[in-house]
Amino acid sequence: MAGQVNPDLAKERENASFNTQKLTNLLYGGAEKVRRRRYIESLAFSDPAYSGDEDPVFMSREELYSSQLKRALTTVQRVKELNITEEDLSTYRNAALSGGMPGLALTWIAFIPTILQQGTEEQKQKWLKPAQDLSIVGAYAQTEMGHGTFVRGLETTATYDPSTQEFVIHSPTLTSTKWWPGGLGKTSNYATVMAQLYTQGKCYGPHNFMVQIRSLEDHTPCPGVTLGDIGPKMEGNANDNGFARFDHVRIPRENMLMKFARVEPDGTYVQPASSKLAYSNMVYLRGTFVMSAAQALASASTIAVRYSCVRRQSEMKPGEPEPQILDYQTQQYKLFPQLAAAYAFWFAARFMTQQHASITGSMEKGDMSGLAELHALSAGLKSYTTAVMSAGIDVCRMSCGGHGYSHASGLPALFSTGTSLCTAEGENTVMMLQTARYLVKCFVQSQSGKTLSGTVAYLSAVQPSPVSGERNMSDLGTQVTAFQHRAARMVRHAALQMQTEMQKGKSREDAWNSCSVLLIKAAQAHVHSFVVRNFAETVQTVEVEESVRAVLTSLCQLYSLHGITEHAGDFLMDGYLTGRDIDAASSLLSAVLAQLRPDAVALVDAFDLHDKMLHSVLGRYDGRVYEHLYQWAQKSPLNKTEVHESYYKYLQPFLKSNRAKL
Ligand SMILES: CCCCCCCC/C=C\CCCCCCCCCCCCC/C=C/C(=O)SCCNC(=O)CCNC(=O)[C@H](O)C(C)(C)COP(=O)(O)OP(=O)(O)OC[C@H]1O[C@@H](n2cnc3c(N)ncnc32)[C@H](O)[C@@H]1OP(=O)(O)O
Ligand SMILES: Cc1cc2nc3c(=O)[nH]c(=O)nc-3n(C[C@H](O)[C@H](O)[C@H](O)COP(=O)(O)OP(=O)(O)OC[C@H]3O[C@@H](n4cnc5c(N)ncnc54)[C@H](O)[C@@H]3O)c2cc1C
Repeated sequence: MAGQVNPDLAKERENASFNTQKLTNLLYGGAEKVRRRRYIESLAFSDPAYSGDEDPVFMSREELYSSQLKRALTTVQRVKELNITEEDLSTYRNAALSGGMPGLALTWIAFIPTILQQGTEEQKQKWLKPAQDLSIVGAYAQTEMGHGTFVRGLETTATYDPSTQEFVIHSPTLTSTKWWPGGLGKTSNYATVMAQLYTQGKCYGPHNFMVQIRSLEDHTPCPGVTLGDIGPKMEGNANDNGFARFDHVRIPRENMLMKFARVEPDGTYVQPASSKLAYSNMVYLRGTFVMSAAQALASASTIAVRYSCVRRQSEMKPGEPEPQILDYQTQQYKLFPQLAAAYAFWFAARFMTQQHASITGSMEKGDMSGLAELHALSAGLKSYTTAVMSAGIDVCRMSCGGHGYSHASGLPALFSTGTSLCTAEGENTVMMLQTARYLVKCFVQSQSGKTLSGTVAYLSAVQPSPVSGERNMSDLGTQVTAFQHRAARMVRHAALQMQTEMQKGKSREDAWNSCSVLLIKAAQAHVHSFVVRNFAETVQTVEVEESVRAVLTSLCQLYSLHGITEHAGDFLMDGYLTGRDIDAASSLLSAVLAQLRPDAVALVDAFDLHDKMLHSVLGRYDGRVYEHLYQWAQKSPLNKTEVHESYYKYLQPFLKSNRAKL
């Protein structure tokens, strides 16, 4: 039997209506890219330097920190030896480090991008190569104990001293202690520190400064710097998220990252084109979270769908064999929307990447007109996709019954890692309110006759009045228009409600707060509508075999119909959709669930996620769940001895004394 695939899973694969490989090629941008990705991953998976460690869930925090640090350093060495190119870097690193993100990774994820986004050409010359070669290791130190969301409220100061041409970095209070930055506690020797810039007696708001925090000789904290780890977290414990305090630490003037704003040697402040350019690295990182959300949901769907085809339980019809649990409609209703959302987010992430490149390209040439839209889109998409992903992973976990709750399933770790993305890089509610702010502005502009463009164009094009008549609820165009109508109505309603509150005498700020639940819902509806439209356009326009287009069309229908039925009230509110339309959408949804059932395994296989990335006994490609579940449990440290030492220490004396009383 060894090496054979579970027969139920094998049958699922034989019966798929489309060629899985063709869909994989579409997801990754072509057959050559898929081949290359697999090859690069195989270099890491076959490397003995990365194997042999215990399963991370059985390790202590210190073991985990050391083991992932060691792996991360091995990747640096291998990248050189194997001539891994820039294009293949993240594939290689993700494969080698899939067991947990080390603190060192923040150099790649946040420190280098900040130098790239915020540094002048000279500063890039000075800092980039050492960071890329890991001669220096860096953190992105922005958040403080007292303030994460409200960047303008940060308390760390950078005061310019023209007499020495230095900035003095200082933490004036306990709450100004930098708190949370990844890799800051133990790993990094440099950090980009966000601090309030003071020069010539005036505060100019938060700016980024390059600060050395540890000695390059012996790694002890630099004079005036206090550092440490903030302690274990829900997940991500290979990472030393840390704290830092600065006591009048002096750095040269040239260490302020000066691509946008500058301080001249005499202390004169030179304004940037927009004060928000200091936040450009956050916009970039938020954009990357959209693909992380897609990948995390793809991973969870892969695990749960494969397991649901291996797992047999109960009786559907008396006397018949136990069915695969995926044959229960309720199981399909739990899992297929997560699968569909993973595809929808994958395509949305692709759009986000293109938008980011295009708008930052224009900004490089001095055109700042796209900045607000880029911020609103990246904040909204980050918030929406990570929230759906986090909830969706938990649905997948519960859909796996008891075994889903075990670390063997990989789902608890995936959930606790994935859910951190709802908070990191801008808390989700706060981010969605940023999108709402942009939408209200756009609404006001459209009311005064301006034609809107880009992702908000529909706000001026869609009529808020109800439309009557029969609808074909399976038509993607009909679904997209319904989503746009819903969003436009909700944006209008929230904006008008705000105006009413202000007319009643409330200040703009109070009116905003008292409408913020409406505003959040409107912004969510806007992002949801964008994701549906982008999915539908991708499915309709992409060059691909018809069998692949057919299954993607069903998936897109499922995504829309699920959204419409789950949020039926929003669509019914002004009579845009009728009760009959919602009934039709529910019936169609049931039909699409049944239609997708035979393709479910092929659809998750198409994500092409290797077992070594999934870390899941339940989601194994070969479906040999039960024997591996048994083997996995043997590794539990509690099983190292037949009788555990605490028996001798506690249980034995306790039982003995109790027995004596008998
Ligand atoms: C190698 C790893 C291997 C992993 C294995 C992979 C396997 C794959 C399989 C599965 C995948 C699993 C998924 C897991 C992935 C794991 C990855 C984990 C990575 C974790 C890394 C974490 C790193 C985290 C870093 C951080 O968190 S850094 C800190 C971030 N902090 C924030 O984001 C703060 C948020 N706050 C703000 O941005 C602002 O303060 C604000 C809330 C936006 C308000 O700003 P403020 O200045 O107060 O402005 P306002 O007055 O409100 O507005 C004025 C005006 O400006 C506009 N504005 C605001 N911001 C921007 C902007 N950025 N750009 C443009 N405009 C902006 C605002 O809208 C206003 O506009 P108007 O006046 O016109 O209305
Ligand atoms: C895993 C992880 C990694 C991180 N890595 C880094 C890092 O590398 N570098 C770094 O600098 N930081 C990092 N952070 C910190 C992170 O960026 C912040 O935690 C995040 O921005 C949220 O800020 P906060 O903690 O201040 O939340 P808070 O703002 O205190 O949020 C608490 C509650 O208040 C609400 N709230 C706050 N403001 C408003 C508002 N204006 N309107 C309505 N509601 C509001 C929020 O919605 C939330 O419900 C990391 C955090 C995590 C969890």
